Amino acid sequence: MLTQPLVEVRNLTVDYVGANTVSRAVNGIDFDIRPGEAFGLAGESGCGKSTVAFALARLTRLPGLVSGGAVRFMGEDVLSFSAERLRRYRWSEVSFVFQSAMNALNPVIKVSEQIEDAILAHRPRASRAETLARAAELFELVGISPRRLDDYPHQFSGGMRQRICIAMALALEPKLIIMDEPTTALDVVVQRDIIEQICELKARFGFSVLFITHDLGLMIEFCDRIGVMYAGELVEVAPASAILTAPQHPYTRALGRSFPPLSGPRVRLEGIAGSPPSLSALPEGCRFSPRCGEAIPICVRLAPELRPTPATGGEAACHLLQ
Ligand SMILES: Nc1ncnc2c1ncn2[C@@H]1O[C@H](COP(=O)(O)OP(=O)(O)OP(=O)(O)O)[C@@H](O)[C@H]1O
Repeated sequence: MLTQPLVEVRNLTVDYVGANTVSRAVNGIDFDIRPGEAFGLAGESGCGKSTVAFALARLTRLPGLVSGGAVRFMGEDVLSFSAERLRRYRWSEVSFVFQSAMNALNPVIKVSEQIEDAILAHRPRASRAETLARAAELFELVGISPRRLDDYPHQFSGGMRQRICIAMALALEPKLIIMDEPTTALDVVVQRDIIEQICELKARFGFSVLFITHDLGLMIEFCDRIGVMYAGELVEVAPASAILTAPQHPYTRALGRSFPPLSGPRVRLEGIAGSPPSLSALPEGCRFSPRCGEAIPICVRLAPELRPTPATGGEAACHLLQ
């Protein structure tokens, strides 16, 4: 039996509105996140990954505007949530870990108080003893001694601060944690430790993750499925293992060739020739066609739609496959 997806994104469209211009940063994308799944969004800088993450959490702010489509969370229409429903949705059901832990933590308040405040904002009847016990438990979960609860953010290393942000994200036992470049600012060893810890916590508590990172290798290791975005659209969705071993879309192949392999001999990396189009000058047809070495005449005339790809059990939008 198929379980209901935790998140359903349907035909989601997000614009950035300027004085005389509208840039469509996300152009009608569809994907699901299943319960307990880590779903990654990959693609070059500016392709719209963070814009999607913000829309999913209803955090889009002007000049950004969700101009179409739907986001459903456990079947409920997130885009029409009331202020009160939204308050419960954020943190209790969906929480976030962003790149800059230093900006997320208040430098002049002890971390224990910050965690307790996050709990109290949603569980106002919790006693001091309860919130303190929960803060200590959360510290232990992310591998920091509760003896350090009374320290200030600057007394922790970058990796520990990021662990504290993960502890805060876990505080209310959300069903989805959105992680946007959660370990980018950290060195490789610390980054790997933190990702392993998130994997353990995910296995233990069963939450889903929307994971965004530029590190395709890390994403493939951590995620179950990956959506590859190009210029505001999803060009392929596939099991993570297929992204390198059986990429269906020419852009997925190009992206894979531009990253170091996870194992085996060293290979020469190839960048992707050219650069993504500006949102104000999008090409006709497939948006990747000007950079695609495999383009055929129809590619410059007609935009391909996402279609199932039997080879991976996923979907890809490419005329060569249709
Ligand atoms: N506040 C804004 N005003 C105008 N345009 C914006 C704004 N924020 C993002 N954009 C544009 O929207 C597009 C998508 O940006 P977004 O940050 O979502 O991409 P991304 O894939 O997350 O990039 P990165 O990997 O660099 O974080 C880009 O073209 C960007 O220039």
